[in-house]
Amino acid sequence: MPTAGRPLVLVAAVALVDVDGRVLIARRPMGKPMEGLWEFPGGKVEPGETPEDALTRELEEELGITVHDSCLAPLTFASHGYESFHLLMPLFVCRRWKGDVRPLEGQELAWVRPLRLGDYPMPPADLPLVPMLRDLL
Ligand SMILES: Nc1nc2c([nH]c(=O)n2[C@@H]2O[C@H](COP(=O)(O)OP(=O)(O)OP(=O)(O)O)[C@@H](O)[C@H]2O)c(=O)[nH]1
Repeated sequence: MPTAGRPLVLVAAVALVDVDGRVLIARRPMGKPMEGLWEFPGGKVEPGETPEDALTRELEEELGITVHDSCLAPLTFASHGYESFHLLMPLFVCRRWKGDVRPLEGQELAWVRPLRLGDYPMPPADLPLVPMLRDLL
């Protein structure tokens, strides 16, 4: 699908990995596009922000944790054409943060072994990331 006419949207996302090697995913709330699908924490990069700034902000807002840039390592990315926009989503990995992960926006959370990520329905952009995470984590 050509990008013509559709904005390129930059979203920063992260694979938070706990001491047991499990990855955090969050369920999109009902009533939003792609409701009920599981995705990596993160969100849109706002003007003037770096992807790392955006992630730090989103992780505070959504999960109540503090992450430092030095603990965000680039892992891979997704590039996917949705109907109304083209998504470019760098995926970072993070194994160290401050605070306890809490679902501050009422979202359902799951800590999942990379081998089991395929059991959780995800947005189409995320599907190529699943085998990559299995190999890279
Ligand atoms: N955070 C996150 N977003 C993803 C993933 N995969 C994926 O397609 N997206 C899409 O990237 C966009 C994320 O931006 P967002 O979180 O700020 O947007 P939203 O639709 O939840 O809220 P908003 O538009 O009301 O702010 C959404 O369109 C979301 O569906 C993923 O793994 N993590």
